[in-house]
Amino acid sequence: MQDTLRITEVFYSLQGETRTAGLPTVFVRLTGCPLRCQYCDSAYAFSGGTVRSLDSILEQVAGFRPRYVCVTGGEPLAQPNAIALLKRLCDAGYEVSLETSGALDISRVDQRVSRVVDLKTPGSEEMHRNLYENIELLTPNDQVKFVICSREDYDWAVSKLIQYGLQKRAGEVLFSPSHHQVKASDLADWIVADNLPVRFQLQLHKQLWNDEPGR
Ligand SMILES: C[S@@+](CC[C@H](N)C(=O)[O-])C[C@H]1O[C@@H](n2cnc3c(N)ncnc32)[C@H](O)[C@@H]1O
Ligand SMILES: Nc1nc2[nH]cc(C(=O)O)c2c(=O)[nH]1
Ligand code: SF4
Ligand SMILES: [Mg+2]
Repeated sequence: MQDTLRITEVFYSLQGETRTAGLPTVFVRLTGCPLRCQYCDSAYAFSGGTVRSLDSILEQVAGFRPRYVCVTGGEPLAQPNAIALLKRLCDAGYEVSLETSGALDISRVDQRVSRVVDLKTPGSEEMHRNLYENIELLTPNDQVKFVICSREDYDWAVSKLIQYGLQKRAGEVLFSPSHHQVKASDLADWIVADNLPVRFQLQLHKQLWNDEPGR
């Protein structure tokens, strides 16, 4: 397949997560994912979608005149041409982020991209897919995220934070409650009690628009 990607949606919204939360951002959601996290809020992107040329995706993104572009999914890196899309978005001058499960090699992603690597917790039921080699590749332009489903997940995330010295490798270490699976205020209290060097985040788009696709 030549210069195409299977795409679920392209939309303009406020970034709900990560270090650019609250900033207007174009989302490019790629179709398909080899994982099945039990909490996945984007399961509608597992199948379907439309095969599109990189040119047509770039053209649609440009129409929004954005500063920030987030490539998400599904699992973007499951499609080899995601690498080319990310490079072309950087070349076009956008500030580009990539949301990835951490199960696929991030080494070929353009260095200008902020790679948001989700380390899958035990509660995701996909922890065995984590590719720990990715951790050595992280730079201060990258971000690591833990989606926490329980106190057990929190304790596991703290152990990985310490084991890998994550706050020294990545620019941000993010702790996010799995939506409605752990009380957000409990997670906030645990972080404060332990004086953790991490950033708590809530999915802003779910506060604003519940969980509508395309927002
Ligand atoms: C839908 S995934 C797509 C990108 C990639 N497959 C990944 O897992 O990072 C984007 C982010 O949403 C998070 N996420 C999915 N469902 C969630 C939920 N119910 N509550 C909180 N975060 C969730 C994922 O853990 C991931 O960090
Ligand atoms: N507004 C908004 N921000 C987001 N950040 C990450 C999203 C995702 O589904 O990956 C997302 C999303 O779906 N909507
Ligand atoms: S890796 Fe991402 S898209 Fe795939 S199931 Fe998990 S949260 Fe959903
Ligand atoms: Mg979403």
